[in-house]
This record gives sequence, C-alpha cells and structure tokens, in this order.
Amino acid sequence: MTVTTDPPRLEIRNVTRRIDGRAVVNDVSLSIAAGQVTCLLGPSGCGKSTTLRMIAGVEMQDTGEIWVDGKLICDTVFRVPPERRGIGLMFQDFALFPHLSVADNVGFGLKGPKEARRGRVEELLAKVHLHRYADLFPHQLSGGEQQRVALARALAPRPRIMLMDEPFSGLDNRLRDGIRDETLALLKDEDAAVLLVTHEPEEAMRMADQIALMRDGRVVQQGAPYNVYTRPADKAAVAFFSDINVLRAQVNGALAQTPFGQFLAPGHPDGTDVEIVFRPQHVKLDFDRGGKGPVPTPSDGVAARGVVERARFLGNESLVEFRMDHDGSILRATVPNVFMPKPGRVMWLTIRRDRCFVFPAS
Ligand SMILES: Nc1ncnc2c1ncn2[C@@H]1O[C@H](COP(=O)(O)OP(=O)(O)OP(=O)(O)O)[C@@H](O)[C@H]1O
Repeated sequence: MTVTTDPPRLEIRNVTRRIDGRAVVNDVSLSIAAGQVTCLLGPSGCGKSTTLRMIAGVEMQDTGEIWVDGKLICDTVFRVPPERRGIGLMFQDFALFPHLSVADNVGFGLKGPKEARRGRVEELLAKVHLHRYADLFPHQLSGGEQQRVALARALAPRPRIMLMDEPFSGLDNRLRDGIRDETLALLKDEDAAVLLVTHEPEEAMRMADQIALMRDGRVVQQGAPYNVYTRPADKAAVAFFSDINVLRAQVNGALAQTPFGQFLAPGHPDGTDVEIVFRPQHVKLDFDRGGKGPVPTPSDGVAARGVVERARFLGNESLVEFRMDHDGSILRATVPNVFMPKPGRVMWLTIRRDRCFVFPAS
C-alpha cells in the first residue's frame, strides 16, 4: 500500500524581513494544511502583519521561501506576483466598493461566463445569509452585514489561501462571537488554508486549529490551542493568555523549596534560580480553622497563609487578592461565581502542582 501525503497548502520556510537593520520578522516557519486555520497571535508590533504581507506578495522577504501546494512561489530571486498566488485577503478595514451593489461587490473578482459567476455569487450570499440583500448597497447594511459581504467577496474566487488581518476588530462585542463562528464554518466549507492575525488570545483560542505565538519577530511556540495554553514555552507565553502569579525559588536536588512546599524542577541544575508560574484559577482557597490550614497533599502541596487585600466581582468569577504572611507579596486567586471575602480575612492558599510551570528565572 502506498500512502501519499499532500504537501501543505501554505508553507513558509525561515522567512526573515529586515527594516532599518532590525529583523521585524525573524526566521519564521509555518505550515498550514487545506481546511485548517492557523492564528498568528502576538502583541502589537511583533511582526504579524509583515508576515502576512510577504505571503500576499506585497512585501519581499530578505531570506526564506514561500511554498503553495508544494510549489515554490517566492524566494529571494523568484517571485510569483500577488494576483497569481490564489490568495484571498480580508483586513479590518475591508472597504467594500460603495457604488456597487452587494452582489456586484461579491462578484467583483470573478472571471468566466456570466451564468457561472452569478451562480457563485448567489451561493456565497446564501452561505452568509444575505441573499435577500443582493441588490442593496453597502451603506444600507450594518457593520456585521458588511463584514459578511467582504468575506463572501474574498472567498468568491475560491482562494487556496485566506489571509485575514484582525478581521473582526471593527465589530462590536455582541456581534463578534456569532460572526466568528459563522466565518469559521464558511472557511472550513471552502477548504482554504487560513492564516488569521490577531492580538486577542480569546479569538485565537476560539478560531484556531493551530496557534503560532509570535514575539519580537519570532514564533516562540506553535501548536493546538490546548497545548499552547497548557504547555506554554515560557513565562511570557503563560502571561499572554491570563493573569499570572510568580514564586521565586532556588533548585536543590531537582526540587524547588517554597512556603507552599516543594515543586518538581527536573532539568534545572542545583543552585539555579527558578520562577514557578501559575494562573489565579489554579490557586485553591481554604478557610482558617483555629489558626490552621488544610493538611498537605502531594497534589496541592503545603498551604500558606494570606490575608485578603481586596476582592472584585468580574461577572462569571471573582478575583481575590491576598497579601501573603511569609513575604508580604500579593497573590491572586479567581473563584467561580460570587466570592467576596472582606479585607483582613485570613485564608490558606494551596497551588495545584499539575497546573504549575517552572522556568529559569528571567
Ligand atoms: N515599512 C516599515 N517601515 C518601518 N518600520 C516598519 C515598517 N513595517 C513594519 N515596521 C515595523 O515592524 C514591526 C512589525 O510591524 P507589524 O505591522 O508587522 O506588526 P504587527 O504585529 O502586525 O502589529 P499590529 O498588531 O500593531 O498591527 C513594527 O515595529 C513596525 O513598526
């Protein structure tokens, strides 16, 4: 039996772009299969849009290669022009043509016989639930509806690859979730490889099959959302997705000793300073029982005593800040629903060992 593996729909290999001597995109490699969504996630200025522009062909890399379906489309000497790359683009300011109807906007990039073009426009308008709006003009539509027209227009020529740069950031919050889900369903249906740029972790978690976490021009971690969230590459990767707490400790015999008991620190030599990083939702709280906390366990370690500094209700959870007895530091815990202990109240905190990350101190 022969097993054939299709080449990735989009692959970029070791792409670097220097501007004014600085590598704004630094040795980035990515690979996306047809029907898959990869989110390029990172803070403002980390090089996401520049990466997208190089794939689109409107900006040239200094080194590296771009491949589509196993064919080289761009290296440092050879370059397929943007219009021949089979790429659909969708940006935040998606700019529909104001003087064209919805149907004409969607059909704008289509070639071939009139009947086939009309069929494709109708098919896409039905998919974005705007078939009854075909003859209206953009200014007669809401922001969300215009966004769906822009998506239909980008998908109409059946692009092999869709590049989306913060496509939902112009929409108000209430609309956004619904439109994200609809867009995702449509993209999957069209079988394009999608590279979506966002600086919002929730958006990436919601949309992505793969997340590529970018910082200072580099991809620091790639993987399925669950893996990136639960096995972060470093402290900044944890902090990008949520608030964090940090304990400092020194390693002795592959163990880091803290007021919360010991933490496994395999691979860290004796004497190394490490940071134990954990999210507020993984702090467990117990009430004080006559000056004592809960009994130590292997899974939660030893309890440390803290005093409530303040508590805030955030909607579906409460955030409680504690000043710790042992060193006066502040630790944050989140608790589902409403939990508003008064400032000054004594409680005991434990940390779930299976949710902690130990990194060399930065
Ligand atoms: N033409 C240019 N001239 C000078 N600097 C540039 C140019 N294009 C990009 N840069 C710089 O390169 C870095 C990366 O920019 P890029 O737009 O790719 O980041 P980004 O991650 O998409 O940010 P944002 O989310 O804010 O759009 C930034 O520091 C930016 O100022």
